Amino acid sequence: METTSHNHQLHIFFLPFMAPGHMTPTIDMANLFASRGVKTTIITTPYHANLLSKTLESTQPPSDNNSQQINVLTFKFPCLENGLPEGCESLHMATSHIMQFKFIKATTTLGPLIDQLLQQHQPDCLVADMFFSCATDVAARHRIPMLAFHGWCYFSLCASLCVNRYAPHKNVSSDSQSFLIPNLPGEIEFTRNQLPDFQKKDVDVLDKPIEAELTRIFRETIDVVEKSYGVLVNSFYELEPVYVDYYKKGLGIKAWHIGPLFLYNKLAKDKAHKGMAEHECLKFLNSKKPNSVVYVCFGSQSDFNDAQLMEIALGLEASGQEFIWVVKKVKQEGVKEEWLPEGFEKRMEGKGLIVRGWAPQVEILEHKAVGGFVTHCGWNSILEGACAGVPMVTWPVSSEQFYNERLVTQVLGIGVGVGAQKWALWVGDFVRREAIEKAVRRIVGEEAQEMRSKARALGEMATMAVEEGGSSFSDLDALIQELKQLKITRDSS
Ligand SMILES: O=c1ccn([C@@H]2O[C@H](COP(=O)(O)OP(=O)(O)O[C@H]3O[C@H](CO)[C@@H](O)[C@H](O)[C@H]3O)[C@@H](O)[C@H]2O)c(=O)[nH]1
Repeated sequence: METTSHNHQLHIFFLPFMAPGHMTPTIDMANLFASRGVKTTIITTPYHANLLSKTLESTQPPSDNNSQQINVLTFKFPCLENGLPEGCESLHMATSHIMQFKFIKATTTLGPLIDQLLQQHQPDCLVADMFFSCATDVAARHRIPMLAFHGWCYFSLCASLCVNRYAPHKNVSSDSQSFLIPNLPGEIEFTRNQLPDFQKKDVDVLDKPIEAELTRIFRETIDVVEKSYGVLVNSFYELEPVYVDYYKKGLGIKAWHIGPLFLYNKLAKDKAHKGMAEHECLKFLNSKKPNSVVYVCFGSQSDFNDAQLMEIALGLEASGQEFIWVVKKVKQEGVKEEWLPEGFEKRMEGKGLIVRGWAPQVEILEHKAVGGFVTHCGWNSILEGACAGVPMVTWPVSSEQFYNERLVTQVLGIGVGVGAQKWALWVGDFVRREAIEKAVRRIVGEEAQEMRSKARALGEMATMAVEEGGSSFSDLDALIQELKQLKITRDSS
């Protein structure tokens, strides 16, 4: 592996947070920059490097142009030092809340390692996930710009910044009393219940040490925005023009929209997957009518207790709709699954499919038989759903997901809320089966036609945005030019 950058070629380091919702878009981003002649290096652990080499092998077009190559540098994640079992290199491998906390905490200790890698390889720019809040100081020491990547949309970035700046939640008398988010275009109402802990709670008064520490860490992830050179956003202008403009001009944050990142290299990915054995979901969908199946999936992290899973099953059954439901559980031979109603799978045979573990979400959403999507409102999921033209039932749990819900239901009009009211650090708010049944019926019924055509129009705009001359394509060009200029100035000083 080379250790010095070419004279004129821009060299960017990518530091992804090791969780599926963050890793995948960052890899797509590195691919995207590489396709524009930028030398890219991804910094990650051996586990991800291994997965990455397989992905890159299948998606990178064969080329004798060295500039299209993506380098991978590995480091040893400090598992044992942080009380994690050896090999726990991704947030999804942390199987308990305490382990997840330790994993996030361990990530914040990587400053010295980043420092050392920057010293050794001297890239021209560092793109770091928000969880590496230490990266701003390290990049500054090396006199290179640091670009922050939250994986959030503009709407949520704007909303969270407005809440931080104007603290509207301090002027209401109860957690359920609504307030308008000040200065945020679109008259967006919120409640204290729906705000993330890291925005509403005072760290000093939190009595549980783990929650206090996590709140502090999450707060730093938001503060990164104002300390970095700028922000990279996995979105496209036409999706949320008012909020793109407001973020850049109204709130004065330097930002570039370069998404939807998952669309990048999609053709290559499709080709790579062709010929692979079809997943059981796709076989199931092939036998169904257009827009008839509801896809239910809560991302890579969201957690529900058994009572809630049981309620989801009963709500789906009562809706009478066909469905695919992804549950993060492993089936153990001979062990009764307490979260499943008696005889459920038997009754649902041919009508509903439960996938335990992981499903090929993008392929499922794009299948013509899928008519609706029940989602926890992770930003990747929303982008994937919108681009596939699928109306959504929004069921936010954590992180920035309650903000995303407002974008989907109120601003874009492509989804309906299930009625989740409380932000939760770990286990999602309880929703009753009647609400689930009602929301599911709404996104496949008559009312959904308008949502579906709005979502389809967004999907078409998304494809245009990433094509040559499109809004995301052009914003990326502008960013690369700016970084090149910075490099020239730095090299000559
Ligand atoms: O069975 C599954 C489950 C998930 N996915 C994929 O995994 C990703 C999940 O990402 P996302 O929908 O964003 O959810 P999280 O994994 O929960 O993502 C975290 O990171 C996102 C980006 O910062 C935030 O928007 C979320 O709130 C936060 O929870 C998506 O690309 C899905 O297609 C699958 O392919 N199969």
